[in-house]
Amino acid sequence: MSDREELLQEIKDRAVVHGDFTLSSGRRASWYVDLRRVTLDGAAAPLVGRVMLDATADLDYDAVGGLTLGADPVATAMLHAAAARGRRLDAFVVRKADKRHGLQRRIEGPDVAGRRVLAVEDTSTTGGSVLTAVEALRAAGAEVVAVATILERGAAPRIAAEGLEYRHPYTVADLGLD
Ligand SMILES: O=P(O)(O)OC[C@H]1O[C@H](OP(=O)(O)OP(=O)(O)O)[C@H](O)[C@@H]1O
Ligand SMILES: O=C(O)c1cc(=O)[nH]c(=O)[nH]1
Repeated sequence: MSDREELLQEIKDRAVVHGDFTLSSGRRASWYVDLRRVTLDGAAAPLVGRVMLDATADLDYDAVGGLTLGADPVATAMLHAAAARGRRLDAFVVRKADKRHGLQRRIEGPDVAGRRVLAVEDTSTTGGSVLTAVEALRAAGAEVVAVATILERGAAPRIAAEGLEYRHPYTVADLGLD
């Protein structure tokens, strides 16, 4: 089985939940994909890193991250998968709000100013979260080369409207949920 097929099976087995849910945007939905159960799973996280690197292999970036919390394990999985392949890839975390003590940094990790970065998410429904990260990265002087999520749930039109390249190894159709 390929990494992509194996990760899809992990998502189906561990992350898909049926019920009545309120989403980040305030929308209601009858199913939810809790990708934290995959990105923080010791067996599945390395697959996340490899699949996301493969989905963005033709892009030129040297740092990866997004809006905390969903993006964080995606970014670190990619960092470790890249290291295993002999490639240096930094990660960063975009805070949801400014920090008012210490160094007061909105974006934690190695500096992103002047660098080509990839903005990631675990999943994207409206694109609001990942585009918040894109805005913060641009304000910090980074060049956002693309957006990448594990699962595209509906944000593609909004991301395209922003003129951003968008990579996602899976859509809801792969989960049989559309
Ligand atoms: O495309 P959107 O409409 O923004 O929705 C997707 C966002 O929702 C989830 O995070 P959530 O807002 O639940 O926050 P968390 O990562 O802090 O748990 C998910 O991890 C994405 O960040
Ligand atoms: O839109 C969201 O908030 C959302 C949807 C989903 O399936 N999974 C998730 O973590 N967030």
